[in-house]
Amino acid sequence: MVVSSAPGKVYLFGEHAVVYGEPAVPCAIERRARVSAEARDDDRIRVHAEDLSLNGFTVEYSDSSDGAPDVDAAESLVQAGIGYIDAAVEQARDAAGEPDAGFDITVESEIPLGAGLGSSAAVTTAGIDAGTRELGVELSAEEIAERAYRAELEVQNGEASRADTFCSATGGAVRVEGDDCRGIDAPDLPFVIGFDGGAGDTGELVAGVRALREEYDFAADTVEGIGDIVRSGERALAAGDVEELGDLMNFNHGLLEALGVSSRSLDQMVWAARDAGAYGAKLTGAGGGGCIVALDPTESTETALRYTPGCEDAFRAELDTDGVRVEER
Ligand SMILES: Nc1ncnc2c1ncn2[C@@H]1O[C@H](COP(=O)(O)OP(=O)(O)OP(=O)(O)O)[C@@H](O)[C@H]1O
Ligand SMILES: C[C@@](O)(CCO)CC(=O)[O-]
Ligand SMILES: [Mg+2]
Repeated sequence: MVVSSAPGKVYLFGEHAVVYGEPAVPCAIERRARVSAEARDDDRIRVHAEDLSLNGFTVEYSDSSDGAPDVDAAESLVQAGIGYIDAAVEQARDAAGEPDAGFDITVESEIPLGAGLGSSAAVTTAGIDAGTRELGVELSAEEIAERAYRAELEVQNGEASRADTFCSATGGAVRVEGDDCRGIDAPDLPFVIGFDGGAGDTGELVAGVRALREEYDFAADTVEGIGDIVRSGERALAAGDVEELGDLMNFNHGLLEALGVSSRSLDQMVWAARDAGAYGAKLTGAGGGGCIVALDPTESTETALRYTPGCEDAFRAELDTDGVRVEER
């Protein structure tokens, strides 16, 4: 059996626009998904994921024609739940040249699902690492990033950037622009996260932005404007200018809001953070609900968020310089 883990992430800048070739800067955070993979004697896949519903469920299925999932839940719910793990297993089988390899998989995660902290990329990345190692194949972080990207692309109906998966595979702060992915130097940033307890559907939100962009030139300009913010943000990051980073995060949130991917609770948390004296605050990830990220070296933002209606949890997040890694074998 092999257990691998991979980190979640926050977006300092650039989500959504990165899907259309603008640059983005996600940063890995010290919250991880752990996936264990144990090879089976048959070709079946058994997934145990405690976090997938209120009480967790176990599902058993195989790829053969009679392989309908043996689970007491709606088919669409099962597909939404196991889509990323399923795609990760496919990638691991492909990398090892063992298309019929069966696995017992267990997923445990500190990353809330669908909340903008990259749970899907972390689970996919860790799943590919554990699955391939269990089959005796060792991939580099870059190879895992590439395969995890293909897996996300498939599950998100052809709409994904390389940002989340590259960041989760390599750790640290990264810059992604189209196919160009690289690690960048970043100062220790005082990230504070607010979580509204909810989630957004990445695929749907990305499709919404695409529709706006196709309908209105000014929406396309808004997407390009986010790219300009990212380029300014890179300079502020290199200069270690946290105040300017905060101003640019505020601007970035405004443009994401204009593109329709914020929500009342995300806006409430963003304003609570700003009122508490944060350098800046924005939603992170696909939006629709989930998390905001603020920059504040003091306790003020975390405390204010705890008293903000609509905020369910607030916590500090440290940059994680480690990407995907083996935990046990
Ligand atoms: N602990 C987990 N166990 C099993 N599957 C998980 C787990 N965490 C995430 N997933 C998979 O990832 C999906 C959520 O991915 P989604 O892209 O919608 O959100 P996210 O990655 O958390 O946020 P974002 O992409 O905005 O950063 C879940 O529906 C599930 O398929
Ligand atoms: C919304 C998006 O930009 C980030 C989701 O975490 C989608 C993607 O990059 O694949
Ligand atoms: Mg995701």
